[in-house]
Amino acid sequence: MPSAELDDLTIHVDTGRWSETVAEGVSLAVPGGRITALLGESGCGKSMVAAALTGSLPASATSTGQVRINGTAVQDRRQWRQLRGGTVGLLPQDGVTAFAADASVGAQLADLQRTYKAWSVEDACAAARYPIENFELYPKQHSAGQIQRAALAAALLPAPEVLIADEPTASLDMDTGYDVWVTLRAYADAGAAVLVITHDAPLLVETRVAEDLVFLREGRVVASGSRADMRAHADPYVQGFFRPFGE
Ligand SMILES: Nc1ncnc2c1ncn2[C@@H]1O[C@H](COP(=O)(O)OP(=O)(O)OP(=O)(O)O)[C@@H](O)[C@H]1O
Repeated sequence: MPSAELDDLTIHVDTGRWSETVAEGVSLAVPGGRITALLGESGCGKSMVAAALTGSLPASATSTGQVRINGTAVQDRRQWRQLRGGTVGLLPQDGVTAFAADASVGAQLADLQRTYKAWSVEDACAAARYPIENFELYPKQHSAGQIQRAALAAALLPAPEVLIADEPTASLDMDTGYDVWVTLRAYADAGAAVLVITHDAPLLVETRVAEDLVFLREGRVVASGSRADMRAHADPYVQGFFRPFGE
């Protein structure tokens, strides 16, 4: 079974103008066949954790601790280059960053199909609910929700064993967002290790789509475990995610 793990990850960012520790001692596991949801208030470090899990931390960041993909520690850029795509895939928070600016989305999706020979463009677009009428458009000619779905199609095309999805439903209406969750669920059910960063707590609670939850606050994991354990957790920060829905 595929897996991704962080062990005692600390990330420090130093831009020259300011410096900050954005993740501290973060340990978490993303097992195959399950969806792990990473929750937390805005700015608490969720995207940085996603970047660490996909070898895409910004140049201003330094990190300590260990990232393991399928049980093997990843230590350098060369290893990340080999893992990206077919083994580890990232759906970035801003979908437009998944694409080059100067080619149509359709052409770039077709390239991914040719390179990886895994999913077909048609199947990936259907799963991501990306409207293929937009194929000829350049990335910036899409709406936020359209490019987010195109980026999901791009992330699925190589059929990564580990999929890290950063707010995949943030720009979507309820129905389309639900369909995307169904796709992610099916992808995990087929064996992939899936981590989803989300603010979509209502849907998560109602559909019970993710079995494992990790709560991040100010760069630290404050609680993690099964959905049932998290519902019973005493921490008010954790309970805040459930309370509005009568749970
Ligand atoms: N590319 C970057 N370079 C430097 N610092 C960054 C970068 N991206 C994020 N940060 C900083 O890292 C911290 C954590 O940001 P991050 O994007 O991980 O938060 P988040 O939990 O994903 O927030 P949101 O829910 O709003 O997307 C913030 O203080 C932010 O300013």
